[in-house]
Amino acid sequence: MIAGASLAILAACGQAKTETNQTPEAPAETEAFASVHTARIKDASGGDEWLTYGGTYDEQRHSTLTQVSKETVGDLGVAWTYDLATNRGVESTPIVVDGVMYVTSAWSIVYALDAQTGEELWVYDPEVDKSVGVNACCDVVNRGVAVYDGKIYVGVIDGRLEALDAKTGERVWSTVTVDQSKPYTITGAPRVANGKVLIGNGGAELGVRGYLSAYDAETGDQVWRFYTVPNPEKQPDGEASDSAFEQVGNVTWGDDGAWVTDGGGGTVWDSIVYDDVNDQIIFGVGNGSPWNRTYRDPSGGDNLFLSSIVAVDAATGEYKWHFQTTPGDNWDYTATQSIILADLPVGEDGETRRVAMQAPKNGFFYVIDAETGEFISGDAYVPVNWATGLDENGRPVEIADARYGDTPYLQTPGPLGGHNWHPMAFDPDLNLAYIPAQEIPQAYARDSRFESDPVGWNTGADFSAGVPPIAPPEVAKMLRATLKGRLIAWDPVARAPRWTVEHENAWNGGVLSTAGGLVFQGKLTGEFAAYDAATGDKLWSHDLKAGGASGPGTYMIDGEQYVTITTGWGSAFALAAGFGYDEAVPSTVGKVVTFKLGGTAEIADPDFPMIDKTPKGEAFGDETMIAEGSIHYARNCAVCHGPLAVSSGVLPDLRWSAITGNQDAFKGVVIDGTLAANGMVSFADELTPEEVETVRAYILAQAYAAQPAETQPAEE
Ligand SMILES: O=C(O)c1cc(C(=O)O)c2c(n1)C(=O)C(=O)c1cc(C(=O)O)[nH]c1-2
Ligand SMILES: [Ca+2]
Repeated sequence: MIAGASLAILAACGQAKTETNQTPEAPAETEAFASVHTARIKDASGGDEWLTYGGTYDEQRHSTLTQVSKETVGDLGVAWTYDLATNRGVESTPIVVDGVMYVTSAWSIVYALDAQTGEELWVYDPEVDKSVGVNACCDVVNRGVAVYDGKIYVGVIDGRLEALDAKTGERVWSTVTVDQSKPYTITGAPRVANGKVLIGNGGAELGVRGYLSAYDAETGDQVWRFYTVPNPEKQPDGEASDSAFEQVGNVTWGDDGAWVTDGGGGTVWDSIVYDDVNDQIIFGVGNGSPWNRTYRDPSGGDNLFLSSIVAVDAATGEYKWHFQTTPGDNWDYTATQSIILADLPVGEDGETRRVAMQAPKNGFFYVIDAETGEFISGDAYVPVNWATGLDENGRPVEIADARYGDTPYLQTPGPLGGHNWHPMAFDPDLNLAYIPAQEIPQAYARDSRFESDPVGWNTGADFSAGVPPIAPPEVAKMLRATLKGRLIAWDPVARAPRWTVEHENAWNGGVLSTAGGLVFQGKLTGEFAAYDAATGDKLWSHDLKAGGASGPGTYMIDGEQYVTITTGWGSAFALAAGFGYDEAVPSTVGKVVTFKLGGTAEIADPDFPMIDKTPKGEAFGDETMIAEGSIHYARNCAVCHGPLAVSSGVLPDLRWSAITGNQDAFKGVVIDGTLAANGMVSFADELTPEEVETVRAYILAQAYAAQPAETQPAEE
C-alpha cells in the first residue's frame, strides 16, 4: 500500500486565474530566445545541457555525450556534492542550462547551483504552510523545474505554479492552479512548450477531480484546461475537455457513486510530454477516486479517462485521442508513468512509426501510435495476476477475483505498481527501454466500512486485509521477502526483455541512458551503478550513502562531462513500507551528488539519529481492542506512519514515541491537532477518543512485539 494521509484544511480558494484562450503577443526578442531555446530542447540529445525533465521533448533520457563511456567509466569519481536541507523525499531531476543547475527538494524548494562546482547561486523557498503535508499521499516531494525564456517554473505542493527569474530566483508570477479547499497537491515537474507551461496535480487517493492546465509562460494566465473525468453534474465546464466528453466520455460513467463527491480522480501527477511532430501534448492520467469501482461507480463503466494516455492539441487543449490502459480502474493503476516518444520499426514490413511507450503501474508495457493513439503492442514486463493478457485492442482480459470483494485477493502488481514515478529511459541506437521495475504485491479487499471522509484516504479498499493484528518482526521479514526490484532492458520491437539485472530490493532509481554505451541507475539502498547498455554487465558503482531514487542526468561544461543524481530517503515507499527496509536506508539529508572523470571529492557520512527503541508506555488492551485498533490504524495512520506501525524513519516511528506512551498527549495530537503545524492534523472527524485509545493499544502491542532483543528486560 502507499503512503500519506489527508485533510482539506485550507480555507481560502485563492486567486486562481481562470481566463481562457488568451495568448498575449510575445515580444520579438522573447520569440527569438524562445525559438533558440526550443531548438535546444528538441535536439538536446546532441547537446551539452539537460533542458527539460526528460532531457528532451521526447523524454528519452538519452544523452549523446560519450566522454564517460564503457572504457572510461571506471575513472568516474565525485566532483562535488550539495546538501538539500531536507530529510524528506527527494525526487528531482536537475535541469542544467547555461552552466547553471536548477534542482528542487521536498516542500518545493528550488536551488540554483553552479553546475561545474556546486556553488550555491540562490535558493527559493515558496514557504508552504506545512499543514498541507497531510494532503500529500506520498510525501511532500517535487520532481523538478522547467526552464524557458529566462524563467524557472516550479509546481508547489500546495497547488501554486510559480515563475522565478532564472538569474536571481525572485518570483515573477504566482498562480493558484487548484481549489485549495480540496486536497490537491503538486509533486510533478512542469513542462514548457511554445510559450505555455503545463502542469497537473495529485490527490486521487484522497478524492479530487484531475486535470491538466496550460498557462502563459510570460504572464501566468491560464490558456486552457483539460479535465480527465467528467463534471460531477455531467455539465460542461467551459473548458477544452468539454468536447472530449461529448465525443467519448459521459457514457462511461454511471449517474451516481462516490465519484460525485470524491471527484472521480484521474490526476495528472507525473508524465506530460510535448510531441513536437504532431504539435500535441501527450499526458498520463492516474487512478480513480475512490480506487474501488464498486463505490466509485456502481454502474461498472470504463470511467474515461482514468488510467489512460491522452493526447490534446498543444495550442488549444482540444482532445485528439486516448488509450486506456486499465478500464474501470480498481487498484490505483495509474498511467502517469514516464511516456517516451521514439521512432520504432514496428509498422507492417518493419517500417518506422512514431510511437509513445509506457510501462504503467498495471504491469504491461505499451507501444502506441503517437499520432493516432492506435494500440500497437502490450506485454507484461513483470508478473501480472489480475489479467491473463491483453486482447487485440489492448484491453486487459481480467481475472474475476481481481475485482475484489470481502475476501482479500493477493495481487501483483499492487498499488505501488510494476513501475512507479522513477523515470524510464530509452536508447534510440539499441532500441531498448530501460524500466526501473518492481514487484510489490498487495492484498486488496473491499473496505466494508467505506464512507467518504474529509481527512485520510478514500480508497474503498481495506488496508488491514490479510494483516494480522499483531505482527512480530518475522511477519515483516516475510513480507519483505516478497518485494523485488529489477532493471529491465526491454526490447519494444521484440516485445521481450533483452537483459535484466535483479536488485535485492524494490523501489530503485530512475534511469539515464548515454551514447557512451552506459545505463545509470541508483538504488534506494545507496548504490549508484553504470551498466553496459547492451548487456547489463555492471561496469562501475559508487556508494551514495543515501537512497538514489531520482532520475540521473548528464551534461558537459568546458570539455568535462558530468553525471548527476539527487539523493535522499522518502517518497511513497519510505512512508508506506518501513517494514520493507527498516534500518537499511536511514533517513538522512538529501544531496545533489555530481560525478566526473577523475573526481576525487567525498560524500560526507550521513548523521544517523539514534532512536531509543523501547516502548514508552505500558501495554494495555485485550485482543479485541487491539484488533479494533489495528483496523483504525490501517485506515487512518498506516499510509504515513507505515503498515504494521513500522515507519522508515522519515516520519516518526510511533512505536518508540513518547507521545504514544502517554494517553493525554496521544489524544492531544490525534483529536486536538496539537501537531497540525507539522502536518499531523486532527482526526477528530474520523476517530472517537475511544477509537484513538484502541489505536494506541495496537501501536504499543506492536512495539512490545518488535522490541529489539537487547533492549528487552533481562529474564530473572
Ligand atoms: O493519485 C494521485 O493523485 C497520486 C499522486 C502521487 C503524487 O503526486 O506524488 C502519487 C500517486 N498517486 C501514487 O499512486 C503513487 O504511487 C505515488 C508514488 C509517489 C512518490 O512520489 O513516491 N507519488 C505518488
Ligand atoms: Ca494514486
